[in-house]
Amino acid sequence: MQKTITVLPGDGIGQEVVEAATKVLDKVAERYGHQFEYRYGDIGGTSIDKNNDPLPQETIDTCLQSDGVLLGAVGGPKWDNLKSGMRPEQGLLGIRKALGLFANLRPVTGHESLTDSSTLKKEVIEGVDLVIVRELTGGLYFGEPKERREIDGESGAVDTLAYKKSEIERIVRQAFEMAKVRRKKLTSVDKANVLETSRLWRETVDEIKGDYPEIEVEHMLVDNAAMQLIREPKQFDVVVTENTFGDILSDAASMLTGSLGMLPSASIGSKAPGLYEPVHGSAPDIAGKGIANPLATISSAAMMLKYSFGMLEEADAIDNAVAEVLRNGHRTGDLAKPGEKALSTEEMTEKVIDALK
Ligand SMILES: NC(=O)C1=CN([C@@H]2O[C@H](COP(=O)(O)OP(=O)(O)OC[C@H]3O[C@@H](n4cnc5c(N)ncnc54)[C@H](O)[C@@H]3O)[C@@H](O)[C@H]2O)C=CC1
Ligand SMILES: CC(C)CC(=O)C(=O)O
Ligand SMILES: [Mg+2]
Repeated sequence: MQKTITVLPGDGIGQEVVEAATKVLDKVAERYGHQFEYRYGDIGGTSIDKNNDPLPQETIDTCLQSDGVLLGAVGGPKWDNLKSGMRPEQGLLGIRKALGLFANLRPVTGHESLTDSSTLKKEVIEGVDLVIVRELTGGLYFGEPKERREIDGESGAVDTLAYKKSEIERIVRQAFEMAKVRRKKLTSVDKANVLETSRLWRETVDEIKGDYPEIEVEHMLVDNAAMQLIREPKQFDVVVTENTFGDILSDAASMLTGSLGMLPSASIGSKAPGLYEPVHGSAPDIAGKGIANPLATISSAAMMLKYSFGMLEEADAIDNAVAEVLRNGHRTGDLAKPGEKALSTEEMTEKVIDALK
């Protein structure tokens, strides 16, 4: 098969982990007789530097003309206080909106061999297998107004949390569909005790659940959900939640796998190509050192093969290669225990490529 992939490395370790993932994709192409053509685009801080724009129209057009988008990460202190007010993160939010990517699937899969890399107890995290279905184009990050203004005579700031019912319906249906092909349990996470958007969310879940009688549905308040994810993560199968809660809960859940550098994601919509990116950010503290864990991005590339290209065997091959490398004890610094050898990004990538042979 011939596929065109838009690659948006972005900032910081985004550049490093995306390079790793394309090397793995090259190996998959060679082994299975596919052709992957990469088109590189600018996004985030590096794009502000180059184009004075965190998301040039050209990047959006390139994405729209491709079969899948692979993204690294955006952001970094260099761009935190620009006089222009531009932010790298506007590029990320902008591309999600422009491609209509309302559903962000964040699988959290525990690797048996990593249970001792985690700070959590082995018996708690062993066998963890859940997916967070995060609403991605609504809620607080997009609500208007979003501004500085005077409140009660002093300086203040306003963000707006708003959801249309149709936005809730489509993400909730997506989550039910996912639960149908998994262990048939859906946990809807909200803050319905205080937020009106959450009360609408809960009502909508309750309306839709009639269409899915085989799915066990529970509602959970987000503060409790944060605690339950750490206390007893195996109670969860599919977790559906709004944008901000999903963002925060998934970083917390990453520790069930040993590191934030392990969590991949797929962002999908109804029309445009899917976008695949690690859950982590640009990690300025380790950027440029060649030590970032590339596995989240490599696993995101596997999700692209599965969801956008229908290449199930190829996706499994990557997942199995990652599992094998970890079973064989290979670790980047974020996963290595004190005294254990830590591989560089490049070395880890080579191990995955070798395991694909
Ligand atoms: N999707 C995206 O593009 C995201 C961008 N960001 C941006 O990234 C910048 C940094 O944000 P932080 O809060 O530091 O979050 P971060 O996710 O970049 O890093 C948090 C911690 O995890 C570590 N880490 C992250 N990925 C890793 C990997 N692959 N291997 C090893 N260690 C890894 C980092 O070194 C750091 O200690 C900010 O500008 C933020 O806005 C943050 C989250 C997501
Ligand atoms: C700009 C942020 C919303 C990025 C982020 O933290 C995420 O999507 O997980
Ligand atoms: Mg996040």
